[in-house]
Order: sequence, then C-alpha cells, then structure tokens
Amino acid sequence: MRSPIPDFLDETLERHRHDRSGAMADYIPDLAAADPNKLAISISTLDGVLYDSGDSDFEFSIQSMSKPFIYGIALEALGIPAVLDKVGVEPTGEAFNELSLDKTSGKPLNPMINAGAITIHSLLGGQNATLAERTEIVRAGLSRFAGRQLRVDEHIAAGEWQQAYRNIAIANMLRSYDVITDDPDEVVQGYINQCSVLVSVRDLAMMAATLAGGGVNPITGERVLSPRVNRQVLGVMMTCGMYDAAGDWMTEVGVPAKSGVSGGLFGVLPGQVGIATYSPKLDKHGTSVRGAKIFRSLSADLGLHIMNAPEPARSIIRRDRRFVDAKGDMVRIVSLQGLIQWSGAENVMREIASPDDAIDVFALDLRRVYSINEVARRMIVEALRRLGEEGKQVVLLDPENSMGCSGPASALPGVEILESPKQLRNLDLRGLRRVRDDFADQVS
Ligand SMILES: NC(=O)CC[C@H](N)C(=O)O
Repeated sequence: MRSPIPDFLDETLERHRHDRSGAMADYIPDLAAADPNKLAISISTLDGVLYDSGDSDFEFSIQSMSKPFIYGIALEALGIPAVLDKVGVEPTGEAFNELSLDKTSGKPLNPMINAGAITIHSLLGGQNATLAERTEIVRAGLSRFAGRQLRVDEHIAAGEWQQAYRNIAIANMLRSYDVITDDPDEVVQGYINQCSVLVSVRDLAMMAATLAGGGVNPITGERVLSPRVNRQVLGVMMTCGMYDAAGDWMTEVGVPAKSGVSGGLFGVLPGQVGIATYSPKLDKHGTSVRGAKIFRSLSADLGLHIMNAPEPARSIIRRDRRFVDAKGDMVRIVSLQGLIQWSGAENVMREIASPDDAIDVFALDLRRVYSINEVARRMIVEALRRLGEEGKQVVLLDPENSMGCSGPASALPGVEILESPKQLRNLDLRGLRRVRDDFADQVS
C-alpha cells in the first residue's frame, strides 16, 4: 500500500497554490529577489520519518525561526535564571522589530522579538566572545537540531547588514540601557549571521520534531535540550512566537509556531510531530500567507489544535478482583492498563483508598500499563506505602519495571516486587497462589 499521507500533503499544497496574496520581504535584498512561487511542506514524526511535498529541498534563510532554538542554546549554556534576568517571557502585542523595552524591568519583553533575540545572541559564548565564535555557536547549535551540518549564507547576511538600520537602532538602545554590553554593531552582525543560516523545510521539520520530542533529535538521537529548557522554549513560542498575531494564531491554529521573513514557518505539536512550510509572500505581521493558511487547514484536517481536550481516557482500571485464598486471606488484585498520569493515578487512589477494606493482600498488576509519568508513579508509591502501613501485604506485578522500583534502590520497602517468573519461584508467597499463577501464566 502507498501511504495516503504524501497524497494528502500534495492535495493540501494544491489547494493553496493559487493564492498569490502578500508581499515579499523588501528590506533584505536576497529575500526581495526570491521566487514567490516556491511552495513546500514537510512533516517529521518523532521516530524520524519525513513526509514532504513541493520544493522541499529548496534552501532559504532561517531568519526569525532561529530565535527559539538559539534561546534554547542560551538557556542550556547559562541556566534559566541567568537568561530570565536579561530577557522576559511576556508577549508584546507589537511587531517583531519594534524598538521595545519593558519600562519597569528595563529588559526586552521576550526572546522572539528582535530586541530579545539580539540580547540572547549577545549572551552566546560569554562576554567578549568574538563575532566568529558566536556565529559558530549558532551554526553548530542549529545543526544539532537539524541533524546535519548547516551553513551561513554570507551573501544574504551581507545584504541584510547593508540595510540593518532598525536592528542597529535596537542594539544601540539595548547598549544604552546596558542590556547588552558588547559592541552593538558586532552583536547585530552576529545576529544577522544567525538569521542567514540556510535550511529547507525538511531541516525545519526535523528541528521542530526535536522540540516536539522534548529536546531529542529523532534521527541522531542526540539530546539537544533538557526537558525543562525544551518546555521553556515551547512555552515562549506558544505565547510570543507569532508576535502581534499570537492570540489569533493560538485560538485558530493552536500549534506553537515560529515564522520568519524568508517565508518559512514551523510548528511543534509536543509529543506528536514537527511541521514546516515555505512560501515567500508575507502578511503584515511578516508571516508567510500561504504557510499560515496551510497550517490552518492542517490543524483542522488533522485535529492538531493543542487545546482540543482529549476524549476522557478509558478507565485505567482493567480488572478489580477479590477472592479468599487457600489460607483464608482476602486477596485483592487491581489490574491497570494504558497511560497513567495524574488523573489516572487519582482514579486508582480513589479506588483503593478505603481504610476499612477488609483485605489482607493487595496486588497491583501493571503488566498492561505502557507508560506512567513521574507524578503518577509517586502517587502510586505513596498509596502502596500506606496500604503496607495498614498491615496489608502488598505485591506489585511489574515485569517491565515501569514503576522503576526494582533493583537495589527500591523505592518501595516492604513491597514485594515481582519481575520475572524465576523470581516468583523463590518468593515466599504466603498463600498467594492465584496471584502467582495468574502472573506466571502471562509471563513467558
Ligand atoms: N521576522 C524575521 O524573520 C526577522 C528576521 C530579520 N533578520 C530581522 O531581524 O529583521
């Protein structure tokens, strides 16, 4: 069977190809001269499969789409508090190139507008790092997200520098308030090099998928950002990535995204997918017209809006059995299934929390659980600990060690953890024959 996904992407592009509205970015010569007809889309899954359509190998400059990635690199290098000390995280509702500074804090409001991004760039490599050093930190850093070696297009950078009055004004404003401490011209040159790194939609989709995967590149497997920094980057993208159109974007499309004046646009659906489009004509916010329309239709067609409330998960309690064993002990086995997060763990606790429950042995069977997050794990550990405290014998059936409790540093003292049938044979089961048989049956 040929996958229907490439056909779907072809059809999506064709539906928008006729749209000629918008204007080319005119203040960067190479962007003004780009072919307005180019159109491309690429989607990367978190296991590294790329689907694409249109001019998906065509390379263009990354421009403002570099900002979230470089923000992440700076956060990793300096730590979140040090970076927050320099640049805030509040949306401005202003254009990206506004001469903008928060009156009270004296800081740029966020790292997605130029004032914030130029400040972030100036932090790379520490104070007094050279232009060449910062450019290389940027190039190498963006390459790790893309999973291949990217390069700076010197011609695009030189053209932007000739017309960089606005960014030079912003950098001088930042210097006058001591927000940046290096030479403003050199910082802007570095920032322009950052904007001039060449990417295709395939690269951007992969970079987006790295953010969607919590900071791990789906192809190289390299962890580029820690989970906490990755979340910080996505949070800022969601609220500030689309500048003065952020509210409309978030309500209509609902995918944290970043646009660039080259006509590229990428979006990140955490835990699912990275998406990138390219079409050079821009709307008044500096976002690709056809790119934004494609994102709108993809969001509707594929149900990507991040605020779609998921269907309430099916019960995570698969079975709840009680019986009296040969010794006359009352045994209760609760079997869980699926993905367990806070609400699922709450459900389990509610089911097992009744102090007067006349059971002697409590067994929790996790064999059908495929994922438990950290919070749910802690809640369940606490519930089991309390059952133990009440004098009940507690057994955990967890051959995959999804609770992470087995091994020398068991987090569950007093709880018998069954992992393998072999272990079972050595265990004093105190009459737990049915638990053991049930367990051994299904573990080969
Ligand atoms: N929105 C953008 O892509 C802006 C990037 C461009 N290099 C600038 O600083 O003006």
